[in-house]
Amino acid sequence: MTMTGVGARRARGAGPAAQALRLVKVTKTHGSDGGAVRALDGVTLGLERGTFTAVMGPSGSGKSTLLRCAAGLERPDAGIVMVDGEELSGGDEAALTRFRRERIGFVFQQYNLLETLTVAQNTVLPLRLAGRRVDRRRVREVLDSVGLGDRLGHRPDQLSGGQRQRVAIARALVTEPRVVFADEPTGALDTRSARDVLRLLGDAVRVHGRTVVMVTHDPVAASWADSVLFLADGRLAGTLHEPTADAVAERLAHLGDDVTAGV
Ligand SMILES: Nc1ncnc2c1ncn2[C@@H]1O[C@H](COP(=O)(O)OP(=O)(O)OP(=O)(O)O)[C@@H](O)[C@H]1O
Repeated sequence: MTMTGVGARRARGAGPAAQALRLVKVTKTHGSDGGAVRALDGVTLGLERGTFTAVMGPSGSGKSTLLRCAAGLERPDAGIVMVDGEELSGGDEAALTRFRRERIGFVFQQYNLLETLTVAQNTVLPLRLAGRRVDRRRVREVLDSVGLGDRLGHRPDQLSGGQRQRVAIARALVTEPRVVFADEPTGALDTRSARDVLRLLGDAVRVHGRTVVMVTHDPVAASWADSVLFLADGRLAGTLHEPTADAVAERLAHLGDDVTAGV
């Protein structure tokens, strides 16, 4: 893939400076010695700002590791990760944490809400942890935008899975991050709730100009993205622009056939 690979249609000719996310030769091995697994093997890619990208591939192909390294939740063994033009891989733990808080939002499959906190408290947690001012209007606004403006005082156990994930999205967006990473955000949801979540992620991109990167196993979910990146054995194995669910499923079925094609 060229450095302006995914999303290049939107910002044709834009260089690395316009990229929300850039990985250069990122390598990550889990475990050591005999039990070592190379989860990422020299991944290079660039995503333009304001794009929605799905990451797909067989189980164990390195999707979660890619997301976690790109989000600064794990450190690569080698290579460079840049978010919004700034290198993430350098610095100590405190610097990495600050970087994450300022620029990155993360949505997990299992929501990761704190059960003892209300919807509003969960939503503002990233602001509090960053020592940022909590503006009540902003909290209301972000919860309204995910359809939960009337649930501010509820606790997670009073919500459905889809509602919990919408709180998680509000929490990811409240800091106005440059990039939102979502790891199987619809994996635990019914079709309708999944559609709500995908629509919200799409709105974050198209209405608010965020950049979203989403790991999914579901070709229908992937079809909501502008582009799909395919991974196989820790390497990029192709991209698909303006994906349809059928085209994604077809490509997945033949992923092993053309590991170097289309990259
Ligand atoms: N913490 C870890 N310790 C050891 N091995 C790991 C760890 N995390 C991931 N791996 C291994 O690294 C490889 C890539 O894992 P990763 O979770 O990134 O793949 P994935 O494509 O997200 O898989 P899935 O679709 O099943 O979630 C796999 O072989 C996995 O077993």
